[in-house]
Amino acid sequence: MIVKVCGMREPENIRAIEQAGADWMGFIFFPHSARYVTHCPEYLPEQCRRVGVFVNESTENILLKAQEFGLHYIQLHGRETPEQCRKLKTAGLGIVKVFSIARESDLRPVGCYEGICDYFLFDTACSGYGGSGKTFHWDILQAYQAKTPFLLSGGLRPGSLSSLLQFKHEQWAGIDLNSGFETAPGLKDSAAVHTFINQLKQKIQ
Ligand SMILES: O=C(O)c1ccccc1N[C@@H]1O[C@H](COP(=O)(O)O)[C@@H](O)[C@H]1O
Repeated sequence: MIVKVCGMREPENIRAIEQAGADWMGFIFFPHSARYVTHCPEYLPEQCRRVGVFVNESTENILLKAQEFGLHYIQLHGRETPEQCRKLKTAGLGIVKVFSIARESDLRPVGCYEGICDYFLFDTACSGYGGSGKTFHWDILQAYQAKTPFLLSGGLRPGSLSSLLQFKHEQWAGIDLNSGFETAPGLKDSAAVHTFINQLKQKIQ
């Protein structure tokens, strides 16, 4: 079970979340985000996979950030096409395409991305592009029949543990923690993250 912690920015907080056991760490390059990373932090994680989060960004700019931050994965929250995903994949990057979920019909577009993306990420549909702090009805995902593994995202917080332990899906590969574990935008509560990861991984490998 992959645990991604997203919206990271401060060097010491990055170190603490890496030590807390995060598998992946997300950096948000969307200028309107309260977690927007304006410059490369003095410390970047060496144990975690590094994920860059983008919204309708050009392939050229994504590749520049991938180079600067040594990104392993690109997480695409906007109207990015299968063709752009394919181009980024060809450049050697892992691709995580995000689908914002409010109802079953929001799963319809996934077919066009099958075989191109390494992972899907299902997040809560909201007026922005992500970071809503709200959960969606996970039972909608029982209608997901494709083969691409996915991460569950949107409003996950320490109190989500019991619901996560009840969730079942053959393609479920991980979770994505963000605002639900923050003391301030871009600043995670590393003790809460550490406890949550330990409790989750005791039950789900
Ligand atoms: O967090 C943001 O500010 C953000 C802005 C634009 C695109 C994505 C963003 N974050 C992503 O949204 C998920 C869910 O966040 P939350 O748990 O609901 O706060 C988060 O994991 C990021 O991948």
